[in-house]
Amino acid sequence: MCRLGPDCFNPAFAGVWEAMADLLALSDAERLARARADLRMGLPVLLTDGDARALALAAETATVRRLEGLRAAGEVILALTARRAETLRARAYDGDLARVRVPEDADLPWVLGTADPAEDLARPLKGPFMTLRDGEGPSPALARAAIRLAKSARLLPAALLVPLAGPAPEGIVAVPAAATRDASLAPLSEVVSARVPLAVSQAGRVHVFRSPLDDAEHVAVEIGSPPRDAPVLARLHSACFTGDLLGSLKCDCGPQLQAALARMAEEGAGVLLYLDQEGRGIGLANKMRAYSLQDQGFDTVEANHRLGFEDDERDFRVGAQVLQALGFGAVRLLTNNPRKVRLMEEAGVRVAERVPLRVGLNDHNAAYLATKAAKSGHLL
Ligand SMILES: Nc1nc2c(ncn2[C@@H]2O[C@H](COP(=O)(O)OP(=O)(O)OP(=O)(O)O)[C@@H](O)[C@H]2O)c(=O)[nH]1
Ligand SMILES: [Zn+2]
Repeated sequence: MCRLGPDCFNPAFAGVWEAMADLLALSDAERLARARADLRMGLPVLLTDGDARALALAAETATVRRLEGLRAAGEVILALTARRAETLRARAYDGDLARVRVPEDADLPWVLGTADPAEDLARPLKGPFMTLRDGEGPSPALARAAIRLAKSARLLPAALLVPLAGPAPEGIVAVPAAATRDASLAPLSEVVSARVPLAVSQAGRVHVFRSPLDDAEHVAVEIGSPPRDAPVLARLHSACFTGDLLGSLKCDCGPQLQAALARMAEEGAGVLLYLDQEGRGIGLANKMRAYSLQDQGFDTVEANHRLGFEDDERDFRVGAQVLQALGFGAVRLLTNNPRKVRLMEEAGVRVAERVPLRVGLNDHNAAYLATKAAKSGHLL
């Protein structure tokens, strides 16, 4: 009996094996999805870039055992964004990236303390940090790919890497570094829609969208039956658990959500996208880390930078895709954020009008809203 395999002696079976291997092989995008899930669980992944290869762990989920495992393969580095390196006063020789040597006697708390700014002020004497330059250690392309993966797993943007010369341990998923670059362009499709009468309007319908390549679920709430051939009153609302659900006073999200729906109900038609982009795309845990830094005196933008993130990590093309999937090509966009308008246009959705949405000012969020206006270009 032939055991199906590439060396199968029977040519007929060899053909079957090839067809099967081809149909069941993972695409790069699928490897990426797997790698993201693995890093989230604290498992290593293998990153490749031509002949260069490195094992990587997310700093946040690394364990003592896995760190030891990496060390057995060679000198370990901690890849950080230049934003984080700046706070640590570590030299970033690779532009947006710093590859920091992990000293031989450094333990897991050292790694976590370097990646996470929570204790920066309480323990200010970190370092000095030795960073790699040029051709030393795992390449910048591999390090950047690891950080991108950690970000997309909504972890701190920091990863441990070690170059790998020999074979990778069994079961470790391999991802080409290049595949991490355009990850968020995964196609979204509608899974289901159903009628949901809302307090503001009985004519509500909820559409759920998913991509096969991540666990995000984006929602469109359609009010009435807006014609597809005219600009629709639209709101792209990024999820804010604290503001939308808990009524947090630190931001203006909850009142904006309600005001947008009320305005659509008033006009009898509109579409509100509720996008799975908590904390401007950094995830709830990282947003709470940012809030904790804000209690130490940093503003919303500084807090993101200290964590190693950019001001805004959202990909607004997601919103454009959902609108297009619903048949809308033009919008009257409810927003105070000119960047949203620009990115919508760039993604192929015409913004016929920007409709301001100023609600929810209170004593707690006054400074936050002022920072958005001063640093993020929001219009007041
Ligand atoms: N990282 C971070 N995210 C925040 C903070 N406060 C609110 N958010 C998130 O910011 C998103 C809302 O974005 P905003 O910048 O307030 O508003 P916008 O959507 O850009 O602009 P508008 O359309 O005018 O509301 C939601 O995902 C919130 O969870 C914060 O302090 N830090
Ligand atoms: Zn909010």
